[in-house]
Amino acid sequence: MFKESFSEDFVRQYQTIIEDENLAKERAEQRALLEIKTILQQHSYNLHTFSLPEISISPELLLDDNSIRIEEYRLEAEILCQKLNAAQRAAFDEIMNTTGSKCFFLDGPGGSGKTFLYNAIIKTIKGSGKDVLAFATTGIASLLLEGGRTVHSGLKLPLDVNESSVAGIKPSCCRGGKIRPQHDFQNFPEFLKKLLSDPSSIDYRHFHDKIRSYNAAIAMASLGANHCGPIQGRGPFCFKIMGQIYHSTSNLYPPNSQDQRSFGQLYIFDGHEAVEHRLRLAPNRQCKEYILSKLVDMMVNINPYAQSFRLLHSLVQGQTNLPEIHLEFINNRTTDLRRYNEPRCTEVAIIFETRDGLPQAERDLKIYPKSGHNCVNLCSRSPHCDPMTYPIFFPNGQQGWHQNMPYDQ
Ligand SMILES: Nc1ncnc2c1ncn2[C@@H]1O[C@H](COP(=O)(O)OP(=O)(O)OP(=O)(O)O)[C@@H](O)[C@H]1O
Repeated sequence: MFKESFSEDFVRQYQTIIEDENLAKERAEQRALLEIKTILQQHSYNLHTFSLPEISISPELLLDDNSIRIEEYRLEAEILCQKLNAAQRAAFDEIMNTTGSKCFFLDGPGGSGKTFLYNAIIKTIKGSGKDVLAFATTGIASLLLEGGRTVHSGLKLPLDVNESSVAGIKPSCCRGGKIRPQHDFQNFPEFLKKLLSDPSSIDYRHFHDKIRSYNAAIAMASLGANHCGPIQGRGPFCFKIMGQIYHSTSNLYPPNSQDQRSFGQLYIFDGHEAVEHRLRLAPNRQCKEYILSKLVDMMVNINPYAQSFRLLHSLVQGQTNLPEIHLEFINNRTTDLRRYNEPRCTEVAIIFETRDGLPQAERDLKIYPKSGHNCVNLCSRSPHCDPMTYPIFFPNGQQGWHQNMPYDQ
């Protein structure tokens, strides 16, 4: 009944990029259904709940707004480029075929077609899915450029510009750059530093390609979210999630001994066995055994989180009269470990007797040797979240971002 009203906007969008009117209308209706489905899913419903038809064409054919805009730019650029005269074409080719950073100065008498050429360049770049900033010195000139702004407004320059004036653009996240989690590569083990930053290293390329697998193989926590369908089309990769992002880790042993081990549970193994267990997991099969082996050794030797899991295991093993214990990760380390020292296992975690009911304050994560649940939730605001989830970037167990992080300036 409301089909036309719901799909009206999409029909207009699709008609700009699809010539066949019926096809544009059909795609627009399917796109409207996809939008409705996404909203319904956020409330745990689906199209079927409201007797709406299912989406009948592949989601890849249903471009999102950004992809439609890119396609529009591409088509507009094509038209402009066809009209370029010889001089404009020569300038266009010279500018567009340049790789790396280079400055061009475009000059010509009034009305000779400079703005026209600028717009052809801007739309060609935008039509390839990239972005471009167009600035002009006056408001009128900026209006003639696609997405143009004045230099003062775009770069946030002071009104009275002098030799020492600088742009006032500030990053909007991390309190405008005042909060900086430290990534002091100096203190990284030499082999990891090489893998991360030395392109002449033989495994540099492979390691960068598979870095997510290597990180997951040695991580003690992972990020979870409900992935909300693919966002198709061209342009930058988009990852759309529904609801909350959460991080989780595991207790020391899986509830059932035959369950697959993950996270800190893998740190109870030594040497070759530790690597073998990881390589058996499907996502790690493309990892090279000797790199993984070095990473696991590194974790066991310098990472306080891995050492904490091992310490708990060694206490639990072979002790018949041991009271019930658990591991608690300390939330508020007294010294700012980003600057002064690398944390030791005892500065990161404490082992408590479970029955004692010892103070819970300042501790946000408890690991039991074994419990009915394998999954333990980890607060996203916790300083343990980054080092446990991304150990490749926090090999020494440095604190990650947390809500009490001091400002740098
Ligand atoms: N290749 C072209 N094909 C069709 N029209 C063109 C072409 N190049 C320029 N024009 C038209 O010529 C007019 C003047 O061009 P344009 O505004 O780009 O010149 P300009 O060099 O930027 O001028 P000014 O220096 O005065 O700002 C505009 O109406 C523009 O649309």
